[in-house]
Amino acid sequence: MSSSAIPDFFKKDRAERIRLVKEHAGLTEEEARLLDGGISFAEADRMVENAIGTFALPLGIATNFAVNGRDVLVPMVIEEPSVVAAASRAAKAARIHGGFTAKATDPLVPGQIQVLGADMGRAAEGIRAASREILDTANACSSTLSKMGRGAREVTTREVGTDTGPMLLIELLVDVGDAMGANVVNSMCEAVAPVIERATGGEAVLRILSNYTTQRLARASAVFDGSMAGGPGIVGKMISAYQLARYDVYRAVTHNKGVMNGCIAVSGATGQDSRAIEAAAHAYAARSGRYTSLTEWSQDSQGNLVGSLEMPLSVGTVGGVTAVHPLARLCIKMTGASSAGELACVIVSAGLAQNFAALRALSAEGIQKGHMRLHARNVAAAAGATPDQIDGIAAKMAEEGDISPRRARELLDGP
Ligand SMILES: CC(C)(COP(=O)([O-])OP(=O)([O-])OC[C@H]1O[C@@H](n2cnc3c(N)ncnc32)[C@H](O)[C@@H]1OP(=O)([O-])[O-])[C@@H](O)C(=O)NCCC(=O)NCCSC(=O)C[C@@](C)(O)CC(=O)[O-]
Ligand SMILES: NC(=O)C1=CN([C@@H]2O[C@H](COP(=O)(O)OP(=O)(O)OC[C@H]3O[C@@H](n4cnc5c(N)ncnc54)[C@H](OP(=O)(O)O)[C@@H]3O)[C@@H](O)[C@H]2O)C=CC1
Repeated sequence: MSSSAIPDFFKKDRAERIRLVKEHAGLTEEEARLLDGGISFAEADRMVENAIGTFALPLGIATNFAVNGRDVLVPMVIEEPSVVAAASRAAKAARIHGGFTAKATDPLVPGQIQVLGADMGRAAEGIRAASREILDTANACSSTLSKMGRGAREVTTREVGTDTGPMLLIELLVDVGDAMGANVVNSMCEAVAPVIERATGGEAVLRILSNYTTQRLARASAVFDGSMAGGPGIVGKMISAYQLARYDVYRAVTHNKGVMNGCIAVSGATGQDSRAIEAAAHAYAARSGRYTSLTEWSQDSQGNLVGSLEMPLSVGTVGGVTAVHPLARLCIKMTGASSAGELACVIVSAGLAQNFAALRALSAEGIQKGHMRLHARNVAAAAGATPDQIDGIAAKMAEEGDISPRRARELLDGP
C-alpha cells in the first residue's frame, strides 16, 4: 500500500485525486465510477419511507494518516469546510512520531429486556436457572455469529429504581462480530422474551439493545509534533484549552463537538449509525457524573503533545447501511479495515486528530483564519457569485481578512 502522505493533495484536480485514491486503496474502475453517483432513487426508495430524492454531501479524503503502522487515506463525509484539511494537517503532525496507535475491545453490545409485574424475589434465580435456554434461544437468531463462535455470551439481572417502583431489567451481552449489531441484538431480545417471561412470571415489554456500549470501546493515542503545533507557547496554551474542557461543561461540549467532526465524518462515509455513536459518546463523556472532555492531553519531555481518545464505538463493516449503500462499502474498502474493530480504530483516530487541529488553531491564530479561508468560497457563492467569479471573490476576501456576506456583495457589485 502506498503512503498516505501526499503533499499538496488538495491542490490536485479531481481526476488526479481519484487516481491516487484508486491506486492507494486498490479500487477497480467500476468502484471509482461509484464516486459520481452515490445511490439511485430506487436504492433510496428501498432504504427509507416516502422517499422523493437523494441528498448529496461532499466526500473528502484526509491524508497523512497512519493507524497502527498502516497508511490510510481516510474518507470523510461532511458539509463543514476546514474539517478535512484540519484532519490532514493533524495527521501530518502525528505521523512524524509514528502516527496513531489504536485499539478496539471485543464488540460486546447489551440488549435490554424490561420485565413488568415479576416476582422480584424469585426473578434472579429464575433467570439463572433458565440462562442456558436464554443464550441458546438468542444464538439461534444468527447462524453466522454462532459459526464464528460469537453471539450472546451472558445474561444478567438488574433492578432499576423508578418513580413507579423497582423495575426488573434482564440484560443480554452479545458479541456482534463485525456488525454494528442493533438488528441482531433486537432480534435476540425479542426471541428470548417468552423464556424470560416464563422464568420471571412477569411481562417482557421493552426488548431493545442499549446504545450505551461501555464494553465496546475504541481508544487512540498519538504524539503530535510540538513544533508543528507552533512551539512551546502554543503547546502550553493547548494544554490549558484541554484543562478548560475538563472542568467547564460549556467548553467541553464544543471541544467534544470538534472530536465528533472527525468521528462522524468518517462514520458517515462508511455508512454507520451516527446517532448511536453520538448518543453513546456524550453519555460516556458524562460517565463520572460530570460531562467532560472525551480526550486527554499532556506534554512530553520533548515538548510534543500526547493525546488520547477513548469512547464507545459501535460500528460495522457488514450489515445495516453497509449492506445497501455501494459508496459506504467503497469507503470501508478505502480505509482498508478488514473488521469492525479496525474500522473503529480509524474512526477514533480521526476524532483525536480533529481535536488536536481545533485546539491548535484556537490556541494560535484562532479558528476563523483557517476555517473562514476555506469557507470563503461558500460565502461568495451564497452572495450570488457565479462559478467563474467564486474563486476570485474568495481569494480577495481572504487577502483582505474580511470574509463576510457583506464584503462578498460589495465585491460583486464592484466599485
Ligand atoms: C485549515 C488548516 C488545516 C490550514 O492550516 P495551515 O497551517 O495553513 O496549512 P498548510 O498550508 O501549512 O498545510 C499543512 C497541511 O494541512 C493540510 N491542508 C492545508 N490546507 C488544506 C486544504 N485547503 N485542503 C486540504 N488539506 C489542507 C494538508 O495536509 C497540508 O499538508 P500536506 O498534506 O499538503 O503536506 C488549519 O488552519 C486548521 O487546522 N484549522 C482548524 C480547522 C478546524 O478545526 N476546523 C473544524 C471546524 S471548527 C469546529 O467545528 C470545531 C471547534 C473548533 O469549534 C471545536 C473546538 O472548539 O474545540
Ligand atoms: N437503537 C439503534 O441503534 C437501532 C439501530 N438500528 C439499525 O440497525 C442497523 C444495524 O444492525 P445490525 O445488526 O448491525 O445489522 P444487520 O442485521 O444488517 O447485520 C447483522 C447480521 O449480519 C450477518 N453477518 C454476516 N457476517 C457477519 C459478521 N462477520 N459479523 C457479524 N454479523 C455478520 C449476521 O446475520 P446472519 O446470521 O443472518 O448471517 C448478523 O446478524 C443499522 O442500520 C442501525 O441504524 C435498528 C434499530 C435500533
